[in-house]
Order: sequence, then structure tokens, then C-alpha cells
Amino acid sequence: MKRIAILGSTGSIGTQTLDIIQHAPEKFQVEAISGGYNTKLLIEQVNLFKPKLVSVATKELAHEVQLNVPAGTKVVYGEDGLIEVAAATDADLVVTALVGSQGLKPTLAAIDAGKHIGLANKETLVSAGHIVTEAVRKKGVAVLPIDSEHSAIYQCLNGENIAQVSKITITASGGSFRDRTRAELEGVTVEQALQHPNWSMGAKITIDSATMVNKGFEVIEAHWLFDLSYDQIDVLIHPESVIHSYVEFVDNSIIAQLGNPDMRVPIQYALTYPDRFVTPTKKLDLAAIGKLHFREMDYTRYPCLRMAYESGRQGGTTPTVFNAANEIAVARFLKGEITFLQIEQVIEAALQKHESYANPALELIHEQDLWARSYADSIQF
Ligand SMILES: NC(=O)C1=CN([C@@H]2O[C@H](COP(=O)(O)OP(=O)(O)OC[C@H]3O[C@@H](n4cnc5c(N)ncnc54)[C@H](OP(=O)(O)O)[C@@H]3O)[C@@H](O)[C@H]2O)C=CC1
Ligand SMILES: CC(=O)[C@@H](O)[C@H](O)COP(=O)(O)O
Ligand SMILES: [Mn+2]
Repeated sequence: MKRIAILGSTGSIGTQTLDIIQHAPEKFQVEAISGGYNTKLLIEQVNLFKPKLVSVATKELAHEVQLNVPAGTKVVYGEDGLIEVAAATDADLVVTALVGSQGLKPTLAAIDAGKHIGLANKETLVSAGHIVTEAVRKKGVAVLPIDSEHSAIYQCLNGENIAQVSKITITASGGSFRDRTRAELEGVTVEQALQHPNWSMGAKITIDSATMVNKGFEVIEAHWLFDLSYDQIDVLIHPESVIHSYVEFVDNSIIAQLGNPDMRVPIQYALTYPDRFVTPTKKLDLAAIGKLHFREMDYTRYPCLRMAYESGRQGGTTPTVFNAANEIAVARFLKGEITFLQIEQVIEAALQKHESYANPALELIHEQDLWARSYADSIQF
């Protein structure tokens, strides 16, 4: 039986992880879970899965949860609570499904405690990839990607020699505005931006997908996960999201991974790697689909992807700032403070203002993350 802890159990990835666990209860024991503010769902989850430990965002919410869960359940809160869920149980694998760079410290705590990681929280690798990679190397834990493209590449690389990979291609749906020109992005609404064509996901990643920041994050994530140079990582628009990504080898052979867009497939793979089991997901019917489409990436249409490559190549604190400025810009867009096209302007302004530091320690990452947040918040249009 595998013992699991989930950071962010009330979110899109978190609930789908519990859904998979519920379909194979004999395989899993849920040791600990964390939510933020959705205590109603969190209490339901605690009563169903009976974890020993649960964390919420604040002390007041912890009090509310404590009154509504089985006696003996330990309820903690805040950043320390997340760190406890990540590290202080008998879990073998920690699923990191928090949103944003707030996932960094709990992820590092889990690695330091020798836990394997089911990684959904890509912002952690974008913000501090070199620190996470070094911690993983030191402790010898596995990082099993949950992000669909990285799970695809991980599967394509099974048993292969990474030195014989010429490049990987990450597919991109194009997001909610994939059929609009840049001029047609003027005045788009939050509601429109939240309509992803293929995936049902949390609000922040859905906006990241529309700006192509998500694909930029995935390029940086792939650089760290697979130890590939940025020249070896391509992005291709594939509106159907059926080919989740592919790997090209030196002999020009290509291996791709396909499936319906359903995150429960990569989640299942990360939970029990290298085993697979029957899940409630649908079979892919290529005959019914008939045709798959592909378009070359246009970096003028999607400047955030260009900025992501530049940030990744620059390294140091630059990707930290790219991520933090984006987090604030997306939050401001969702609150109606700035327009969709101003998201990229906020990121660009923060990157221009920022002075990059090479090989930063965790304290400097934290400092630059805070600086970028405050700067991105101060920009007025
Ligand atoms: N959704 C998807 O299909 C995919 C997501 N990812 C990545 O996975 C990660 C999670 O995404 P997703 O599940 O969509 O995000 P959601 O917004 O759906 O979920 C985020 C989770 O984080 C919790 N949380 C938010 N703020 C806090 C806080 N201050 N303290 C404690 N917990 C907090 C939320 O709790 P609550 O809701 O209770 O407040 C929720 O459990 C992201 O990094 C995303 O990029 C990657 C590939 C696909
Ligand atoms: C499901 C998943 O992995 C998301 O990261 C997805 O890739 C978003 O779709 P886009 O291709 O539109 O960014
Ligand atoms: Mn993805």
C-alpha cells in the first residue's frame, strides 16, 4: 500500500488525485492533505479519506475544521502547516498541487525528508529549479511529473538513453484565445479567458495557458526535469491536446504519448510508477477524431513564451522574477484591475527593471520573489 500526502487537495489536481485514489482504495493510504480556504470540501475529504494530518490557510479555519473531523485528526495551518503535511508523516510520495511559488518551501521540506515527489506545482521548478534539482540529487528521491506534457516525455524516455535525445517537443493547445489575432485580444474578459478549449483546470493555470506563460513554465520545467538545454526544447501548437508531447532521437525516430485530455492519466502514472492500473478515464478513439492539427509557434503572437525562453536561458533570479511578476499580473487581471494584454506588460517591465543574480541561494530567491511581487503590484496603466 502506497502512503500519499497531497498539498492542495481541494484544487483541480488535488481533487483528481483523490478521485484516482478512490478508484483503487486497496493501493493507497492518504496520510495527510492540505487545503487553503475551501474548508467545506476539505472537511468532506478528511471524513472520507481519514488522513492523520490536515492543514488549512489560517488559524481560524483550522479551528473550524477541527470541530468537524474525526477526533484524533491533527489540524495545522499556514506555511508551517504545509511543511508539516509535506514532511512530517509516513508518506512515501507527496503530490505537490499547490498553485504558485508558495509550493517551493513545502516541496523542499518533502525532499529533505526523503519523500518522492509527484510534481504538479511547476512554479516551484521555475522559481528555483537549481535548488530543487540539487536537493533531489542529494537525497536521491524521484520526481514524477504530473504535468501532462512532462508525464508524456517521461513515458517516452522510459528505457531510453537521454544522451541520444536530439530534442523534445512540448505541445500547446493555444489556450482560450488560440484563434484570435493580437488585435482581437483588446478588451477580452476574464470570463472568456477562463474558457480553456480542452482542459478543466484552476483559474491561474487557465490564464497562464491563454498568455502562453504556461508553456514557458513548461519549457523551464522540462529543462530541469530532463537535464536538456533550451535549444533542445521546442513548442508546437496542437489544438486538440491529444499528442501530449514527443521526443525525437538522434536517428530521427520520434516517440510520442497520446491520450484524451484527462489529468487523471498522468496523475495515476505518477502515483504508482512504473505500474499502471484501470481508471475511469475514456479510451482515445483516433478514428472518431479523424484528423490532428499542428501550427508553428508564433513568438510575436505569444511574447510571454519568448520571455520565458530568455528568462530560462539567463537563469539565476530571472525565472524567479518572471514567475512572481506573472503571479501578481494574473491575480490583478482576475480582480479586473488590469487587462489581458497588460499581463505581459507587467512581466516585461519587471524583467527589465530586475538585476539578475547568478546561482542564488534560497534567501535571495525569496527576496527577489518578494521584490518582483511588490514591483508588479505597483505598476499603473
Ligand atoms: N489543473 C490542472 O489540470 C493542471 C495543473 N498544473 C499545476 O498544478 C498546480 C495546481 O493547479 P490547480 O490544481 O489547477 O490549482 P487550483 O487553483 O485548482 O488549486 C490550488 C490549491 O492550492 C490551495 N491553495 C491556494 N492558496 C493557498 C494558500 N494560501 N494556502 C494553502 N493552500 C492554498 C487551494 O486551496 P483552496 O482551494 O482550498 O483555497 C487548492 O487546494 C499549479 O502549479 C498548476 O500549474 C499542472 C498541470 C495541469
Ligand atoms: C493539462 C496540462 O498539463 C496543462 O498544463 C495544459 O498543458 C494546459 O494547456 P495548454 O497547452 O493550453 O497550456
Ligand atoms: Mn501542462
